[in-house]
Amino acid sequence: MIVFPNAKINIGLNIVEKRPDGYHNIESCFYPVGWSDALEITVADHFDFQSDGIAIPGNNADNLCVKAYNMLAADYALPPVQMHLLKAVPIGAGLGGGSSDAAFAIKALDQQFNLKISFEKQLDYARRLGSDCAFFILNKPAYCFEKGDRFEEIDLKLQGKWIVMVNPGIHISTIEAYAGINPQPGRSDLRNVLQQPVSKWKDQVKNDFEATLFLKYPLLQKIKDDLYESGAAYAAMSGSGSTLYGIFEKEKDLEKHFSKFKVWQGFLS
Ligand SMILES: C[C@](O)(CO)[C@H](O)COP(=O)(O)OP(=O)(O)OC[C@H]1O[C@@H](n2ccc(N)nc2=O)[C@H](O)[C@@H]1O
Ligand SMILES: Nc1ncnc2c1ncn2[C@@H]1O[C@H](COP(=O)(O)OP(=O)(O)OP(=O)(O)O)[C@@H](O)[C@H]1O
Repeated sequence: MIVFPNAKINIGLNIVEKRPDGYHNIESCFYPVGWSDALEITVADHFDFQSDGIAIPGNNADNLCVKAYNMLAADYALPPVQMHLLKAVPIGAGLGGGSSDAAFAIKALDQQFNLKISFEKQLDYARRLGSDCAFFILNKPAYCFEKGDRFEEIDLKLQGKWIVMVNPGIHISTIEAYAGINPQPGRSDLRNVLQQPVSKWKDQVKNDFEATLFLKYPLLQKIKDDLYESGAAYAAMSGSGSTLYGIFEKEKDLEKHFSKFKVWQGFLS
């Protein structure tokens, strides 16, 4: 079986408070986008994991695909498999790429081996692997809260709008990004703000990671400004960075404009 774990963007990201467990409660809209990896799972004589494309830091045993397999193999009679990951989504990029690989591995193993794991139970497994993972089990536009691992579907009509994502190749670890944050409770409900037209979001839909990370990496601010100058109706950083995105009302080819960087552009669905 081959699946295509796609990335997400965060539209708005309020970091509300630090939790007793050291994590942060957040509020954000997670939106699936087309930038994707490919993950192939085939039955084999012994378990094996290989990856191509972008090099993934760490050992294979730490890979979230391997962790997903081991987690399910502890509870279900799974045969040995070969997992082959083609890594195309930038890492440490705020796009949730590794989390998506994990969630898609859970969904693929469930389907391929007819495990009949309920949606709720798949969410529980995903939450064990990372805060962003649960969203990718649903993989539809969602308002996420608590650690980002609880959500409700949100009716955001962005279908047919054009997105340009620009990754400058700066690796920002999630831990590093949260470390520089002063949480701020009591902001307006993001769900209401997002009901306004995209062109009204600019001064109201904020990513709390931008302030500190733009000071540390001025290039990020420059790319965001450049997206607005290129005609974006809304531009922001996704998650803990370093990817910036712009949402455009009409198709706009910016591949050459941002040729120094990794770019993915296409229609939102
Ligand atoms: C920045 C976001 O991508 C926004 O969608 C997520 O909040 C990050 O989620 P993630 O990469 O799945 O993060 P995890 O693997 O669960 O956690 C990595 C580290 O990030 C910090 N972390 C993560 C999520 C959260 N709500 N609060 C945190 O403080 C913690 O230090 C944690 O040890
Ligand atoms: N399948 C995978 N793809 C990417 N990274 C993985 C994967 N499995 C494990 N990892 C580990 O996770 C780290 C990246 O996590 P990190 O949360 O910083 O970035 P991300 O997956 O791009 O998502 P985000 O920045 O949105 O949280 C890598 O450095 C790597 O060690």
